[in-house]
Amino acid sequence: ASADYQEVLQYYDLYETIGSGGFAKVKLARHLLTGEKVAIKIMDKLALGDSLSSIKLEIDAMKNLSHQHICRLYHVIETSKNIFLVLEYCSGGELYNYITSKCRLSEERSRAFFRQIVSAIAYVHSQGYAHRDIKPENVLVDEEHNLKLTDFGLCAKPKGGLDKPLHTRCGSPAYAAPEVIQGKAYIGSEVDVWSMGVLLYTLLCGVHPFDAGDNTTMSVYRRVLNGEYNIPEWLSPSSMLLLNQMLQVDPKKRITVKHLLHHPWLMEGYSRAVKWQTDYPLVQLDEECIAELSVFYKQSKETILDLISEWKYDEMSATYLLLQSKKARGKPIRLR
Ligand SMILES: CN(C)C[C@H]1CC[C@H](N2C(=O)N(C)Cc3cnc4ccc(-c5cc(Cl)c(O)c(Cl)c5)nc4c32)CC1
Repeated sequence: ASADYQEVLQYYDLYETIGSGGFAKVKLARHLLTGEKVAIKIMDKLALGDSLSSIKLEIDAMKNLSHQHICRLYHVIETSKNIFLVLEYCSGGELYNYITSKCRLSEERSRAFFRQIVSAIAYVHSQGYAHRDIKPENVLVDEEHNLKLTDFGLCAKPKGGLDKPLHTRCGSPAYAAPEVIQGKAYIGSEVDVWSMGVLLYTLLCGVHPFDAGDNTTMSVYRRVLNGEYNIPEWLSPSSMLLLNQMLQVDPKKRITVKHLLHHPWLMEGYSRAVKWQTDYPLVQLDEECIAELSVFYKQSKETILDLISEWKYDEMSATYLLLQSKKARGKPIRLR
């Protein structure tokens, strides 16, 4: 395996395994040039088998999605045996574990987190994608308590645009919308709203709305299809109302992401609607970072700008993105 790690070890120090998911393991690592921590998802191509094509879809989706609340892809290294995805490090791990460790979150904390989820999903939809697998296991917490959406393995970019019906039954049953469970044609953006409703319930109540106790799949399905979930008596009326608007069994009665952006519940204590546009456009590049790269690589700024703009997700892309991330966190953008 060491021969296979030769390329990644040129650019990163690899440390312990920090988690595993499916046919991948995730290692903590450090980018040598910037000193920044990263997470490297290592997938065994043999074990992936025919899922290799869906991994390629995930990678393409992540390459096109650059947003402050989406786990950033920095670098893709493919060898004969493995695919290495170099990703934004999120010290807090999965939101799921964060919620369970605190039992449940206050309405204020839930609101701060939920605004970030709505921001990420509104951005994903604006790029013509539907996530289709929104759940607390796929949301990470970084060291500044910001959320980062991950796992675009199931996201779809319907050919004719986001309002074209999809048919693939995917995602996790407990989070899947009624119309997906029933195998009906569904609209990606509408099923994402349902899953966000399930996530909001989990933030506020600490448990999943539909798999109370006897969580046999059939009993979960029945409750999902009837939109049956219990409301704890301590839940505020405004939280109840929002959950009711998101967990509407009929997708045409379900609230839209557009309306969530300025919904009264999301606005409580905030003066501005949820900002969904990206802080990290792939087109306008950061002058200071370009200048630093130009000095370091002894190339003209134009050459560096052209190289970055190709977005090959190679060492150059990674170094630019990690410098940009350092700058966003107020750290000096120096290369070693
Ligand atoms: C069970 N799960 C579905 C996977 C689990 C794997 C470890 C991970 N993690 C942890 O569990 N920490 C405790 C630390 C940690 C730190 N930074 C991370 C940065 C990115 C990712 C990541 C993982 C996977 Cl499988 C991805 O596809 C993507 Cl796009 C990103 N995981 C990270 C991660 C959380 C998720």
